[in-house]
Amino acid sequence: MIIALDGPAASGKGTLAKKIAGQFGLPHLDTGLLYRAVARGVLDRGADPGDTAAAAAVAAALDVAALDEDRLRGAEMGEAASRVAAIPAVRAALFDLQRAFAARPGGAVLDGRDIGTVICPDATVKIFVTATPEVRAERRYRELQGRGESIAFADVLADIRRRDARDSSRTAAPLAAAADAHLLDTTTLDIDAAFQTALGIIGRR
Ligand SMILES: Nc1ncnc2c1ncn2[C@@H]1O[C@H](COP(=O)(O)OP(=O)(O)OP(=O)(O)O)[C@@H](O)[C@H]1O
Ligand SMILES: Nc1ccn([C@@H]2O[C@H](COP(=O)(O)O)[C@@H](O)[C@H]2O)c(=O)n1
Repeated sequence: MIIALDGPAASGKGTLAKKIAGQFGLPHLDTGLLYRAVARGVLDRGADPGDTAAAAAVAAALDVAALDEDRLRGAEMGEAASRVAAIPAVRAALFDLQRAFAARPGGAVLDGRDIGTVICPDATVKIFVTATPEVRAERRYRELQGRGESIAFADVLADIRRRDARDSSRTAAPLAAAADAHLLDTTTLDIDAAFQTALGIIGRR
């Protein structure tokens, strides 16, 4: 069983993906971490995230086993990741490893922006997770505060809006719901209610 979760920034798809993977005993890949790791590698080289050659080289050499989630989770890396993710050569370099992960025996859970549309168009279940930008920003703001990052709420909201706009408007694998995805709006749902709704969708497949 392959379960694909997509959606805009901080919609809760990663939280749901982890819980769904735990429920069904499936491996989980947070594909956003791949783009964050490429962005980190580009910045570590002293290059700009818009530098196509540098980003493609980092993506081609990415060691997935060495991803350090704590180092990749901050707001600055989300923005840089969104910029490298718009580069077709970066997406091409990360394609096979995502496909291979999804093809594991027994299946997998993947979350990102293009899982249902590009990486796993034949996924067993596709869920497109949304929430209003304000609610997503509030959740992300609280999360960043919890991590000790000092950032204003207005900046978190602006980052989310900017990233969503860039991710949705790029030509390479833009953020979009697959035609056969189930929409899950978590605006008024807490984590458990969203999880139960997702389990209902999966159960009806
Ligand atoms: N339904 C919910 N109610 C309240 N808080 C939530 C809900 N879902 C997720 N959260 C919280 O919102 C924050 C963002 O969630 P999460 O990281 O799962 O989003 P995401 O869509 O994977 O984000 P990104 O695309 O930026 O990686 C987290 O702090 C998480 O605990
Ligand atoms: N399948 C994906 C996943 C992510 N991206 C890009 O990476 C940025 C960071 O992702 P998070 O999920 O960790 O927030 C995101 O803004 C996208 O630009 C992607 O393009 N495709």
